[in-house]
Amino acid sequence: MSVTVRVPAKVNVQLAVGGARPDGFHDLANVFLAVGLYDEVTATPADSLRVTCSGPDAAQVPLDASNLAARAALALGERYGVPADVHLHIAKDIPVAGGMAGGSADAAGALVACDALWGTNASRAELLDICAELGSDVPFSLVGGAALGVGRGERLTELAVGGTFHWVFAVADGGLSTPAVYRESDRMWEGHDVPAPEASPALIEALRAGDAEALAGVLSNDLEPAALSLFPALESTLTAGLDAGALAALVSGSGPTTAFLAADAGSAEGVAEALRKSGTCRAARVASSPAPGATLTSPTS
Ligand SMILES: C[C@](O)(CO)[C@H](O)COP(=O)(O)OP(=O)(O)OC[C@H]1O[C@@H](n2ccc(N)nc2=O)[C@H](O)[C@@H]1O
Ligand SMILES: Nc1ncnc2c1ncn2[C@@H]1O[C@H](COP(=O)(O)OP(=O)(O)OP(=O)(O)O)[C@@H](O)[C@H]1O
Repeated sequence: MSVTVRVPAKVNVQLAVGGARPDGFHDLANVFLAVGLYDEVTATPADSLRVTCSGPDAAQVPLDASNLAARAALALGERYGVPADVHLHIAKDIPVAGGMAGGSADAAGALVACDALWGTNASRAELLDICAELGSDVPFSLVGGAALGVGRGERLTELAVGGTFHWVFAVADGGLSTPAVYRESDRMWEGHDVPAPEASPALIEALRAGDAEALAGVLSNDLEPAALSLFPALESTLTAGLDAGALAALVSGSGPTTAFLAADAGSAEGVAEALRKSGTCRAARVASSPAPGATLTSPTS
């Protein structure tokens, strides 16, 4: 028997970053929105823990114990006293090291898949607890939809989304390390007081109303200056998408993927085509929001 779980990517429609904490993390007001680009994780019983990966970016994904999906299986197994003898196959469609929480998606997917395969029947609260141990973005990959994450981003409050948002994601040539982007942001703030992070009421209202124009006016990412400082070529990608008619453009999370909000599906296709022709990115993908969190798609026997 195998179990397959589908998990979405995310874009941060607001990422407010506070000062560095003693534990090295930053307090956030992090408004996550799940987007319809998915990884699929399939769990099959095996003699020992093994990870494989397919997809265009598969070569960049570690297959050893550092893989977040493997870490998730081990964490669940440890908690329930089940040996993590499982083959995890990741069908990867989410850009790797792109600021779209691909590894986090695989962790949430592996957790839900192993829970079903092993019959451990963990409660939602227990799953969220394990997710938070695995990484700050992992709880949101489980939940999907839209949510405000506080603390280091792991403490979630779900948010209402009143319509479909159309996005284009420009995949950059190369990746950015999330800790390096936070470090660069700290460096850029050196000598200044960092304001406490606060969620924007106008942004939460734009999501609730499903109003793309209003959302376009309030999108913000405090990590964008740091991502641009480390990856200056992204400026020309942002400009190319705006010139092609996107309502707004921003760096997705820690980057280097850039995200463009479009007025409708047709406009998104046009922006994607223009980005592909611009030569400022490796690929341009169209996707809509919100998307569901980790979802079991095939318990096959
Ligand atoms: C940039 C975002 O993707 C926005 O959602 C997240 O904040 C990053 O989440 P993530 O990749 O799940 O991050 P984690 O695996 O928890 O942490 C990786 C590293 O990112 C930095 N980090 C992460 C989250 C946070 N609130 N403050 C941080 O400073 C720390 O250097 C940490 O060691
Ligand atoms: N299952 C996985 N898929 C992709 N990368 C993984 C995975 N497990 C571990 N990694 C490692 O994590 C690094 C970051 O990968 P990931 O794709 O999650 O980045 P990201 O999308 O920028 O993350 P985030 O948006 O959560 O900061 C990769 O370079 C890789 O070394």
